[in-house]
Amino acid sequence: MENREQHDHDSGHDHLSASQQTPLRPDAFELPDDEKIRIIEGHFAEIMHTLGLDLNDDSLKGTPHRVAKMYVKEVFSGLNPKNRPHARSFSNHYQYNQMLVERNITLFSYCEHHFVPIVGKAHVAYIPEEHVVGLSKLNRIVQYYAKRPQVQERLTIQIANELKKALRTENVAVLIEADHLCVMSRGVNDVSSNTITSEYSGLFREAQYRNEFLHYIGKQ
Ligand SMILES: Nc1nc2c(ncn2[C@@H]2O[C@H](COP(=O)(O)OP(=O)(O)OP(=O)(O)O)[C@@H](O)[C@H]2O)c(=O)[nH]1
Ligand SMILES: [Zn+2]
Repeated sequence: MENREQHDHDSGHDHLSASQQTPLRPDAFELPDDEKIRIIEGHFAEIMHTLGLDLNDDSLKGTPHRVAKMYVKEVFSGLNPKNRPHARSFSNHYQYNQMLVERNITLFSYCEHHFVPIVGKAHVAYIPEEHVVGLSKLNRIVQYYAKRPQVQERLTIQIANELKKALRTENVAVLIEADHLCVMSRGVNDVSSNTITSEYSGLFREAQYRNEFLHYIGKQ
């Protein structure tokens, strides 16, 4: 199966450089989900066994399969282009040409360095030109790119890029605020800091529009 991320490069509004794409093996999409689950289940059983856990225990014996299924079908389902949301755009026939903000979008991702959760909110906005999309598609785009091992910077850029393509405009803003469990629950064990990343393009490079967006999301 072809690499959809590479294929997407053909589209007019795609500015992702190779290093802004999730690093995937060229043959990433060859294995069917069931086979991925079977392999991961085996490896995860090895991890648990190595940690000294008894896999015959009633409560633990299903864990390797549960984890494998959760990885492939849920928390990392955004690695599989077949799960990419179909954000069909339609004509902006109301000629709405002001800012639309979808704020406080629930965001669950996974830190690619430690494989522990990143939990936060995404706020996205656009100023339409000829096209609009259904509101829920904005949430779906955020969730699709979040369901990958990620760093917050790349996640922000990937969401912005997809919004530009779906909406066929450069007038897009994305701001993510998130807690990283790898910072909170281990390592530096800091439970009070959080991380903000943003991406502004088109009209949002101008202070007036950026400030309006920041005002709506309560950051100004
Ligand atoms: N830039 C960026 N860094 C992240 C993100 N999530 C986690 N990290 C950092 O990735 C780094 C990995 O650094 P390493 O020094 O290899 O890992 P480590 O020894 O576990 O580091 P500590 O977390 O400091 O204990 C850490 O500093 C994490 O805080 C993210 O979304 N963006
Ligand atoms: Zn981490």
